[in-house]
Amino acid sequence: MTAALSIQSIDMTFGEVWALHAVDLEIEAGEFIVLLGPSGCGKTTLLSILGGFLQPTSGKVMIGGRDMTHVQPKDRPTTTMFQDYALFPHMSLIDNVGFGLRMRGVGKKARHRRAGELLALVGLPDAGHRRPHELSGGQRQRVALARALAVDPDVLLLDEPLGALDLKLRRQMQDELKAIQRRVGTTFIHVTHDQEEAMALADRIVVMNAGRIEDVGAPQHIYLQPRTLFSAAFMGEINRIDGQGTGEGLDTPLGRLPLAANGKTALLIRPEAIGGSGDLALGPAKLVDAAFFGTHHRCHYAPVAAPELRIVAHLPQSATPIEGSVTELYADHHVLIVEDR
Ligand SMILES: Nc1ncnc2c1ncn2[C@@H]1O[C@H](COP(=O)(O)OP(=O)(O)OP(=O)(O)O)[C@@H](O)[C@H]1O
Repeated sequence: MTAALSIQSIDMTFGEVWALHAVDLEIEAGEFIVLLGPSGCGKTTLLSILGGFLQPTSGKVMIGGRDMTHVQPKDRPTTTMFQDYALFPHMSLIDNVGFGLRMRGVGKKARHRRAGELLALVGLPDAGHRRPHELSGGQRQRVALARALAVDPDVLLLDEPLGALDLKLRRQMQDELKAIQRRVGTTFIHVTHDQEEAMALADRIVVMNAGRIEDVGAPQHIYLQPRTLFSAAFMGEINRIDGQGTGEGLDTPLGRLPLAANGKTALLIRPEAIGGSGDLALGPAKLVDAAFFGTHHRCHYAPVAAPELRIVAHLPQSATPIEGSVTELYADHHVLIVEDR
């Protein structure tokens, strides 16, 4: 199967600034891809290159098997939905959604029919006659999505489209966005710096840092088997215990752990993987503090062997952590990352 989109060795420089370094990525038709990373990592630059708004310094963008690197945005099978999804204030929603079709010479009747279908798809079936100022932020956002989908792009590029919404609405819109993507089957490439949003939406997450791709995979894969320290830390809270691998074990502040490692190695353990049982014994530790978070207790432990260290653990709701008590800690899942490789 031809990849819907193939990004090949893209470099992008702005004067002295390297915004992208050797970016390679293959995307299948119908995938929901999320580009995730901190501010300035190059997400928007990459999206702009895919949409044709920027030309890469070097490298190629293939869409549907054709080299589109130097093709104008309007001649690409892509549509971009920006964060400030400016709707036309003087136009009805039907005309807003049908705008791209009008530009393509589609007649009024067909345009209205398609715009009506898309407004229904985004949950605004009877709102066609209304104006953008009569809508809430979330509703305007849905209209912008309907407008972007109206021209039936092969690939929809979304640049932080939920960034302006408050947290609760944002979570609700994430669910809707994912459901709509599943229904239309269009390839979505969505930019965010919010790891929870990435997990809520993505078939595959692309973790970016300083212009490079650090990791690519399903949310579960990146969370449980991160490829780099950056990827591990960006995808949520994690304990990091630095050690020196001897071939037979890993020497850490907790003592020698029976882990096969060589050289400078980081042992990474998610907070929920720590508890009173597991494959890897971490030794005794004193509970320094605990707070109840509804779904779990968030606890800090000071290992007896290294009391200056803190290990964060999420214990199940049913646990009764007692501050000051000493318990044997175990990990039932961990990742080893060899540094400076
Ligand atoms: N037109 C430009 N001229 C000069 N430097 C630029 C330009 N556009 C982007 N950059 C630089 O390229 C790097 C990547 O920027 P980009 O906007 O792609 O990051 P981002 O990950 O989208 O960040 P944010 O989440 O803040 O939007 C940054 O260092 C930025 O300052």
